[in-house]
Parts: sequence; structure tokens; C-alpha cells
Amino acid sequence: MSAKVTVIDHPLIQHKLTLMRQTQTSTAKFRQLLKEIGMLLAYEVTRDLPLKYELIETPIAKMNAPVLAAEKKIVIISIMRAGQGLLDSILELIPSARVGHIGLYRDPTTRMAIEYYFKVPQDIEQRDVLIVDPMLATGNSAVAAVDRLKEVNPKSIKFLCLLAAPEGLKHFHEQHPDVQIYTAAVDERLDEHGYIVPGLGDAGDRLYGTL
Ligand SMILES: O=P(O)(O)OC[C@H]1O[C@H](OP(=O)(O)OP(=O)(O)O)[C@H](O)[C@@H]1O
Ligand SMILES: O=c1cc[nH]c(=O)[nH]1
Ligand SMILES: [Mg+2]
Repeated sequence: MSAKVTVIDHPLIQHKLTLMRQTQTSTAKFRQLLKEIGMLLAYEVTRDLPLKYELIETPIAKMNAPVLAAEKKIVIISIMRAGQGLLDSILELIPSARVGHIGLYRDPTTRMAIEYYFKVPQDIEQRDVLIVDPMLATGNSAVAAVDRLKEVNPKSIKFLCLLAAPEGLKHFHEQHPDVQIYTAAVDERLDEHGYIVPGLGDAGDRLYGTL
């Protein structure tokens, strides 16, 4: 596997991911689990955020205490629809982060990503971007999202997903070797329809009950 992929294999994440994969898991439960896993993944992805020190007073004493140096400089970019599930959980942890949206859907025949929406903060050149989407299958959506974001030149880009296929990771890193990917698991392969095997099915449909 490429050195540019970090697999976050914490036992809590793996347990919750197994529940998400199961066909009998309801829409409500699936949404709840994605939110919980999103928080756990965000914990790892934000590990290197810079800190600064501010003088505060506890009930006992004054101290120089660490706070995030640039909370408002982070932009979470959701690839709609399914990215919304991860976005919501990360915003609970970093409430001052800015938010962008890229609307993409996979053409069922060509499997190419078709863009239908793009809105990001205007001053993105001064900001660090975390793109979120639970699924990286062929990698076409992830590549299209990063292609588009590089046009507006953010300071840095990371990509966070829940499940990835080896074929998609290879494609992504051929196109964007500079972008680190974080994922909870790398599955076996893609099927003939471009779905991840064993995967969890269509993330957007399971999240919103549009099966
Ligand atoms: O790596 P790829 O082969 O491009 O597949 C991954 C994409 O497929 C899903 O979106 P989908 O097109 O189903 O849209 P949706 O979120 O609106 O359901 C998923 O959320 C990714 O964006
Ligand atoms: O397995 C897959 C592949 C693409 N998109 C999904 O939601 N699931
Ligand atoms: Mg879908």
C-alpha cells in the first residue's frame, strides 16, 4: 500500500464499522454510527494541529494554557451527499471550522464524477482543507474533488474517508501524490459496478434511506 495512506484501525472504529456494514443496520443507526466514527477519525486526523498558549485563570492559579492556533483557518469540505455525515461529526469537535461543499455524483455508466455544486470560502488560499467522503471506490470522485480544489489553491489538502478500495487508492495517488488519505479500512476490491467489496453498499442511500 502507498505510504500516503493512513489506516486508522482503532478497535472502537473497527467495531462500529462492522455494524455499519451489516445489511440489517437501519438508516437511523447507520447515521448515528457514521457520526460516532467521524468523531473518532477526526481525533486522529487533527493530531498535528498547531497549538498556541493563552494566559487563563483556573479557580486555583493562572497558567499559560494550550488552545488551537488556527481553528478558524480549517475548512472541512464535504463531498455531497454522503460526506455530510462525516462533516456533521467533525463540526461538533471543531465548531469554528469553515465549511465548503462539492456536489458530485457517479455516472452509473462511465463511473466518472459529475459536478453539480461547488461552494468554498473565498479566502481558501489561506486555509488548510480536509475533504470528507465516506467512500473512495474508483477514486474518480476524490480525484475530481481535489482537481477542483487545487484550482482555488488552498494551503494544504487532506482527504478523510471511511472505506477505500485498493484500485481507487492507486488511481488517486497517481493523480495526487501530494495528498495524504486517512481511512478506517482498505477493502478487497471493486465489483463490476464499481462498488467496494465487501464494503457497505451505497453510503448516500444508506445514510438517507433512498435505497
Ligand atoms: O470513488 P468513486 O467510484 O467515485 O465512488 C465514491 C463516491 O460514490 C459515492 O457518492 P455517489 O456518487 O453515490 O453520490 P451520493 O453521495 O449522492 O449518493 C460516495 O459518497 C463517493 O462520493
Ligand atoms: O461501494 C460504494 C462505491 C461507491 N459509492 C458508495 O456509496 N459505495
Ligand atoms: Mg450514492
